[in-house]
Amino acid sequence: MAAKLLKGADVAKEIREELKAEVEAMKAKYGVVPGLVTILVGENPASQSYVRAKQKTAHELGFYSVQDNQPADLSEDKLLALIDKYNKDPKIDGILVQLPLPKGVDENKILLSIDPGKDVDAFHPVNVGKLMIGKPDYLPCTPAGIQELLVRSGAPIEGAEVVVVGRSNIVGKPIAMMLMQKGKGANATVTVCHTRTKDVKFHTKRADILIVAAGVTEYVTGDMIKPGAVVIDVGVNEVGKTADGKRILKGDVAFEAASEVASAITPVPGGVGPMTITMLMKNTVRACKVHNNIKD
Ligand SMILES: Nc1nc2c(c(=O)[nH]1)N[C@@H](CN(C=O)c1ccc(C(=O)N[C@@H](CCC(=O)O)C(=O)O)cc1)CN2
Ligand SMILES: [Mg+2]
Repeated sequence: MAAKLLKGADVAKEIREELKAEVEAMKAKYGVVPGLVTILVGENPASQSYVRAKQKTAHELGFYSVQDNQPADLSEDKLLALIDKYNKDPKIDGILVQLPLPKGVDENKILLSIDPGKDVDAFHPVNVGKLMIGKPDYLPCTPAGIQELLVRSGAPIEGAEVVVVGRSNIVGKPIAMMLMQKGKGANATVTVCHTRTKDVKFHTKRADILIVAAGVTEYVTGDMIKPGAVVIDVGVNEVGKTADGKRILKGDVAFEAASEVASAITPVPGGVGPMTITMLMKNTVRACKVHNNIKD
């Protein structure tokens, strides 16, 4: 069986077109556009490329967008002062601090300093708490992208056995929380596996929907997948470079073998990654509407 490809890149494009029309309508009717600042501390090449992609997308959608690059040795106090400036800036609806931050900066303290109403990553404890009780203002971008991809591709989530491999604050924990909630695109039975799980394969083999964010290249092999499962691969691992210097990427799932067993699978690249950036734009549009009291 050759699995159907869940092309996040295509779905993301569709959503961006919807958002672009929404932004144009807001501009025409209310004279406002969403404002997004992305703050990058240091020169991590992957982070540089992600914030570039975020800025490019924001620009294409007609946002007011600011890229704020800071040196790796920026003090915690200066970063807090910078965030405070954007918290108070009426042109800015969404503030994103690219992670990871350099060593020595307390990530939790930084995330806590972002105005929860401008926290378009949904990493502030207020937004994490709202998600937990099923009343989110913003959904974290990668989990929101996964859920949207599952919904738009028609994967049955209601009552499904979902197994998540990985328990990070960015992906594993929030996607588990989202899919176990009551409501559309949820109502699943969720199991979370992690580095101390005794028999990961026992769990993954039972999954109707398997979400892998293990951070280990090709961690999930074909024999760990239930025939007909929907497989979502969140991993982005650079395993080498082509002769012309392009990055060779692999996911956390052994793609070829998994495709023989699964009914549907996300590719890497072009699966979950592009959805992440698009969901950030969706959150920023929402933030702008809230800040301007726009109800439609
Ligand atoms: N503040 C945040 N920091 C980080 C987040 C986040 O959501 N907010 N997530 C990740 C990185 N990330 C976005 O920031 C991200 C990762 C991957 C992709 C993506 O499109 N991947 C492509 C491959 C691109 C490549 O590396 O060549 C794909 O999978 O097709 C987008 C965003 C950690 N930090
Ligand atoms: Mg504004």
